[in-house]
Amino acid sequence: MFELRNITAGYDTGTVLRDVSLTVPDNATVALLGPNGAGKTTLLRVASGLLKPYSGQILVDGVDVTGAAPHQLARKGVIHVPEGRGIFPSLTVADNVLLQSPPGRYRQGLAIATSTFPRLGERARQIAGTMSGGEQQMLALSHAYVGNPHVVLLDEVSMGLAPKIVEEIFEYLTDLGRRGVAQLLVEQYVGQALRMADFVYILDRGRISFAGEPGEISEETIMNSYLGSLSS
Ligand SMILES: Nc1ncnc2c1ncn2[C@@H]1O[C@H](COP(=O)(O)OP(=O)(O)OP(=O)(O)O)[C@@H](O)[C@H]1O
Repeated sequence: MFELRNITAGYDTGTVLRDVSLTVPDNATVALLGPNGAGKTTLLRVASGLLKPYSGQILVDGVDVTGAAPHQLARKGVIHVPEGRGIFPSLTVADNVLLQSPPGRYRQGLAIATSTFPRLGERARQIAGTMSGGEQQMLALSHAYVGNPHVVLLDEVSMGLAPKIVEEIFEYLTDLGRRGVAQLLVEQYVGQALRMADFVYILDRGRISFAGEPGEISEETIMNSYLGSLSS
């Protein structure tokens, strides 16, 4: 289980998150939704150790890991897929997988990457930066699952991709969820996120305004809450 407890955090410019608590149970997919600027990316940055919170705690299976560096959290299985594509564009697909695989597990890493996204197998020798945006995102996502993650933090992985590719990527994430990989998903496609998620949190101006199951809230209510938040 992955937990954020009473997190308050921000930047030199001011506090962004106020007393935010959120739990990602084992085997669960949790959607974190909210209007632009609510603090979703900031919350993922705190969760992955990139940004130290002013107060509050981060716990992995009940162990306090607050203050741990990103690579230390990654070693504990907290894997962050940041906005944009986290790949090495000048290297081949195969070399990208090699760099991201745990020591001695390259073959297994390549097998996982190519069995989940056969297109990556076909393109193993291609320079990653010359692939389409969707294929690059598949490569970025495959990295996240190569090393047996405890929880994967996904920041708008559908951003800027064609609807057909977004569908493919959601199918992949749904499948990983079914296989028991815990996921914390920040998404602009509210309907897709609700269909996939076991639990939903809505962040509004740095505070949790809703926490519950997808059946307890409709896409329409969420979209209206975004409009209300942005206009007030
Ligand atoms: N590095 C930074 N330095 C200063 N302020 C920042 C920084 N990153 C984000 N902010 C501010 O923190 C607030 C929350 O931003 P954040 O990116 O976390 O929101 P978000 O919910 O992910 O938004 P979006 O959906 O638009 O990506 C915004 O007011 C933003 O301007």
